Amino acid sequence: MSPWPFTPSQPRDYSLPNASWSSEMQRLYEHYNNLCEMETEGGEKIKGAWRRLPSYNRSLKYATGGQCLSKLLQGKARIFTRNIEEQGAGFEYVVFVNKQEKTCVCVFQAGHLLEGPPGHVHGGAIATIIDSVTGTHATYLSGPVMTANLTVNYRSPIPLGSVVLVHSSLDKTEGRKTFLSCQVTSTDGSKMHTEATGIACLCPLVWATSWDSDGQSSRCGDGSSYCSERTAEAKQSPWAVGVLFECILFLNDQFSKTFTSH
Ligand SMILES: CCCCCCCC(=O)SCCNC(=O)CCNC(=O)[C@H](O)C(C)(C)COP(=O)(O)OP(=O)(O)OC[C@H]1O[C@@H](n2cnc3c(N)ncnc32)[C@H](O)[C@@H]1OP(=O)(O)O
Repeated sequence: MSPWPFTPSQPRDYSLPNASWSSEMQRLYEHYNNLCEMETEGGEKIKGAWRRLPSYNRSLKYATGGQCLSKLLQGKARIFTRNIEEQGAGFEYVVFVNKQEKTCVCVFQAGHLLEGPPGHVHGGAIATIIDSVTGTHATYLSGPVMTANLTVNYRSPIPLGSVVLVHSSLDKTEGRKTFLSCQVTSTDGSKMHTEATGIACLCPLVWATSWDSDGQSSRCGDGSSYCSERTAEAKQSPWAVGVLFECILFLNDQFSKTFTSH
């Protein structure tokens, strides 16, 4: 048995194209993917403003060891939006973030298992993709967060199998809270399907550690936090950010129990 609780094999990245993607989904993927890399006049490839975020069906996929880890990670758990193995049947999506503009866009193709009203997407599935996109966006901007509030207005139904764009933008940050707005539109932007606002709250333990020993806040005040700077390197790796997130939730729980039982 490996002394390290994680197998070295790479998990599947669900944000990459597969055979179920429609030509519109593929076209939009290529459009945003091309914005991730620019070519200078000298022909040199440089990073563009956009970045594709990889996506897995677990933050930690192959954890097997340690009583604490096993309890914490629950081997059969899967990320809700990535738990249907059949390609194209559930949530097919890819998320791109623009670091400079602090915006995020998700290209989303809704599969037949997401039906609500006949031939159209279930409202809960729409809220789910919005929560995932705003949650991912807030995590990218501020560090590990939980959704504290999500307010959704459904404007027009989304046909099953269609491709839509989920746009998330940062409204403001205030203390531990990241305020986001989200719109789900047709791919040409002519039709508004859903509008939402959300508040993501930085996990308490992260917040507690974002104060210097002299009691001064180390936050930048520009939407990026001390935490996100500290974890910037970890964010490069979904494995590392997964470990970090899971550990923070666990420690947070212990922290709360300790301080509420005395
Ligand atoms: C890779 C895929 C990413 C997917 C991302 C998916 C994201 C999710 O779905 S998370 C799951 C759903 N969310 C949850 O289960 C969260 C449950 N709630 C909680 O755990 C807690 O209420 C939590 C962490 C949000 C805040 O609790 P706590 O840390 O005790 O902070 P608390 O002091 O109550 O509130 C902190 C601030 O948020 C505000 N706040 C808390 N809840 C709300 C709310 N519902 N609406 C508005 N503001 C709120 C408080 O007023 C407070 O503001 P201020 O700092 O200005 O006084």
